[in-house]
This record gives sequence, structure tokens and C-alpha cells, in this order.
Amino acid sequence: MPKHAKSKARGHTAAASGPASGYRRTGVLFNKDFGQHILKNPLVVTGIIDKANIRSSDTVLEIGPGTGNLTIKLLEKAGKLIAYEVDSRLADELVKRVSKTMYKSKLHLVLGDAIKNPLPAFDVCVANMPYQISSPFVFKILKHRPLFRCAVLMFQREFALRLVAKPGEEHYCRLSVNAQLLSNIEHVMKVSKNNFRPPPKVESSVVRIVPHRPAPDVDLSEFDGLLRIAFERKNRTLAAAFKKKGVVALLLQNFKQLGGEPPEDFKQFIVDVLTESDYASKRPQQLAVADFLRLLKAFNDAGIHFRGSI
Ligand SMILES: C[S@@+](CC[C@H](N)C(=O)[O-])C[C@H]1O[C@@H](n2cnc3c(N)ncnc32)[C@H](O)[C@@H]1O
Repeated sequence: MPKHAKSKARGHTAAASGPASGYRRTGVLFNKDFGQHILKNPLVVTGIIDKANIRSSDTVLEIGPGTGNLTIKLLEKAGKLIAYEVDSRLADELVKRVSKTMYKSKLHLVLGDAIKNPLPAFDVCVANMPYQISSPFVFKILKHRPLFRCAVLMFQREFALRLVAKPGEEHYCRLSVNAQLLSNIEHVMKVSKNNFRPPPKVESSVVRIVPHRPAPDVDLSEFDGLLRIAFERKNRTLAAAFKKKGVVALLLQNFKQLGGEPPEDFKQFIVDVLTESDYASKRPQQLAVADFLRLLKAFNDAGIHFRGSI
């Protein structure tokens, strides 16, 4: 059994081991602060694994193996499994469980936080996610290089619906656009609360994420800066959103910092870019990823850049 990778040499921070709270199973108290909701339905486990199409040569990344219900099945399929677990008590349980199987040499368990620590190269990622790290984790893997083949992840239902939402749909938002800029995302299945122990307060869903290849050639922080302004209020037209005092001031400051000589009526200059590109009277929910890319290019061509926050 590979040792827990605790070493500072690999840049890993110390993992938390308590305080324990909540729900007891096999001597371990589940800690709600770490989003510990164990997947107890084997049919859901099989559904997730099938969707990941794991090959015997694959390196699989799992976040939060917990007591190992998914892990054991992943080990059967993968060439190698790298699992990050933040709670040393669950890591110990997992080591005990896996050491009784023929797959123990395939497991590389990292005791540490999946957000704070660097990730290895991997082909496929599978996880019943701790929901509190959903957003940072999705963007961490989508920006990770080399690109992976696919990720099959369980999220809170609301978050999953926002990831997959298309223009005009209720859940379409900044998260949808940022995630779909970088990947294709498909809703795989709904999973109700009673499939977990202890049951979470919210419903869950599994999604499958396939990164776009090649990755789009765009400054992600500028793209997100534009979306922050556009989506600040969903029902407002883009002209109204970009005419706000704080927005005009920020864009003017960026313009000057980049050495531009600003036109006298800078607010009108911004509105002109929106009007000329035909987006002034549109609302953010109507625009697809390609529209936002086009709008960003129109702004950038006019010397307007999105840096800093309003
Ligand atoms: C929803 S449980 C999933 C447990 C197990 N995979 C299952 O499906 O039964 C989430 C797991 O993630 C772990 N966890 C929470 N935050 C984490 C983090 N930042 N990095 C790594 N693991 C984390 C928890 O300790 C827990 O084991």
C-alpha cells in the first residue's frame, strides 16, 4: 500500500482530522463540514463508473474517496488511482479496506486538500464531490494541463443545472458560460437524497464534463470580467449594465492604464461598441458563449479591457 503523501516536499498541506461531528458508521463519525455524505446505493456507483468509460491504462483522479464505495470500483477498472482525501480518519478507513483487496498497489492516496494542493496528470476524474468545493474544483481541472479526457462528478442538483444550462433557460448564468467556454457538459442522472448516508439537505445530480480541445484561445480572466458585469442583474440589458457609474469608471481606468487616450464621452464610447455589435438591447441570458466571445473581441478591438473588479 503506498503511504499517505503527507510530505511538505510535495507541497502538501497538513490535512484536518477533526473535529468529528454528525453520523456514525463503522466507528467513524461523519463530518458535515467536509461534506461527508457517503454514497450507499451500488446502482448509482455503477452508473457513475459506466459513464466514465475507464480504460485499464488510465490514471484516474478521485476527490474525497471517503470510506471507499466508489474507490473500490474505480480500482477494478483503472491502471492507477490517485485519490485526495482531506480527513485522515477516513483515509485510515480507506487504507484498511483497500489493503484487503488485490488492487492495493494501484492506489496512491494523497492526504490533503484537493483545492490547495497541485494535481497530477490524469486521464479521467470521478468523484462524489464535497459540495463546498464544487466551483473552484471544476475550474481547477478545466485549467489543468495536460487536459484530461472526461470527468464524471456528483454535485448539488442546483449547481449541476447551472453548469449545463443553455441560453434562455432558467439556470443560465455566469457559471454556465465560463464552464461551457472550456467544455461540453452533459447531465447524466438525478440522484435523490436517500442514496447517501447521512442524507444531505439538497438533491444531487451527476454530470459528465469533456474539455474542449484545443482549449479556447482567450484570456479567461478578461472573459470572466465581462461576464461579471453582464450578469450582475440577469434582466437588465447590456447597455444598462455597462452604463453603470462604477463600470464606466473601471473600464476608463483600465483604458488609461494601457496607455490609451480616452474619448471625452467614455460612457457613450462603451455603448457604441455594444450598439455596433448589436448587443446593446440584449439581456445576458440571451447570449451564447460565441456571442460573449464576439463581444469581448469588439471591446478589446476598441481598447476596452476587463481587469479588476467593480
Ligand atoms: C460526499 S463525500 C464522498 C465520499 C465517498 N467518495 C462516497 O462517495 O461515498 C466527500 C468526501 O470528500 C472529502 N473532502 C472534503 N473536502 C475535501 C477537500 N477539500 N479535498 C479533498 N477531499 C475532501 C470528505 O472528507 C469526504 O470523504
